[in-house]
Amino acid sequence: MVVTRFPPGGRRGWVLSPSILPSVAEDADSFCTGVPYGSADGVHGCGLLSDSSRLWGEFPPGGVLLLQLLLFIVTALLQTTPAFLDPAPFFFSPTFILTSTLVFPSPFILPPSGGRHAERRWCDDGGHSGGCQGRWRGRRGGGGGGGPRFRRVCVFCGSSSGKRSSYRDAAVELGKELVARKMDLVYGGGSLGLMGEVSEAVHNAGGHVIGVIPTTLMGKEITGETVGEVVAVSGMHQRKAEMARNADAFIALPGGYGTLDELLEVIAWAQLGIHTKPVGLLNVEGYYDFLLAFIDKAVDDGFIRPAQRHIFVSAPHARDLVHKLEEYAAVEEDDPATPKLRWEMEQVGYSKTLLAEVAL
Ligand SMILES: C/C(=C\CNc1ncnc2c1ncn2[C@@H]1O[C@H](COP(=O)(O)O)[C@@H](O)[C@H]1O)CO
Repeated sequence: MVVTRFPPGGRRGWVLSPSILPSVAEDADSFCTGVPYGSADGVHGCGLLSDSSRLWGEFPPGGVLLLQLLLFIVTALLQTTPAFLDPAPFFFSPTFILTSTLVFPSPFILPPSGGRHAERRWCDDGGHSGGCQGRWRGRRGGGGGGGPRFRRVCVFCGSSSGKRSSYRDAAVELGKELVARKMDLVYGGGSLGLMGEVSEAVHNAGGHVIGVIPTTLMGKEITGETVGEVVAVSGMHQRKAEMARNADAFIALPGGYGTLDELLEVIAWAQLGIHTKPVGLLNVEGYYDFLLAFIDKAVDDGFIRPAQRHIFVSAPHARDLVHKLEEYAAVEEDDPATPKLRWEMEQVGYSKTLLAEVAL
């Protein structure tokens, strides 16, 4: 059973349907396992709720219990209707079939322990590119199970390899670490520099690689071959938004301007409350020592609040860093002036926010 919130034409409503997705998606690959949304002119995106337990957060409080009560009443009424009091075994009766179809799945949509909210992610490109098709199906982590806290890690890193072999070694080590922890890699696509090293390491070790790449950079002569899944987007802004939105955590390996841009953006977004995903710096052989010192200076000089100093974590080795990320608790922001723009919270508001951002 899919519990779908679908606001066509801007109207919100709750729809329970096992078949709503095929009826609104353009093709079987363009939807995932969750929540299509859009306006009167069509479906614009797809929210993912692949873990059915997370659907609970989408459902009105007590909704499933009410549903069960309703079904119980319907069942009782049917039982008292002579047409249903036939000698057929109960298990083949319409009553049982109706009840079992609708009521029995409910244990699987009970809220996870701890009452976490539904985690929703959007594949929202407003239909402007082909980049959101056929993706983001499959496993997503967390939700109180015994698995890793996150399943998709976005890695920012140099399109060059740097001059030290330790940088390449670190990229390979990180790739292997992600696979060992059953984490997918999201990165900027291509096979240049450390980007190539980390993606090949994940791919060769049997992990899943998703390269998000602007169409303008897709030529092999520009970025080389991308292993695994390629997601085409229309531009650099959209690439960052797509990578960020579809990852549960971020790691920066050594890199240049591009890496710094990507890293600082997700840190700045965390500061604004746009996301609460952990960010980690793989400080290979002290590569980022000057950046860390600079950030300390910015704190000392009053440009970064002390509470925000540890908005990201750092470590010299992949294993320690991933461990720190798993332990990471988002910095609590108690400043009421901080905008609460969290993507996950407001479906429509989020969409507007993103589109405004992408349009810049
Ligand atoms: C257009 C040029 C090179 C194209 N190479 C790239 N292909 C894909 N992604 C790239 C490329 N260059 C930068 N990126 C993105 O920035 C990050 C790395 O940048 P850095 O400056 O090397 O640190 C990387 O994560 C990509 O997302 C010729 O310049």
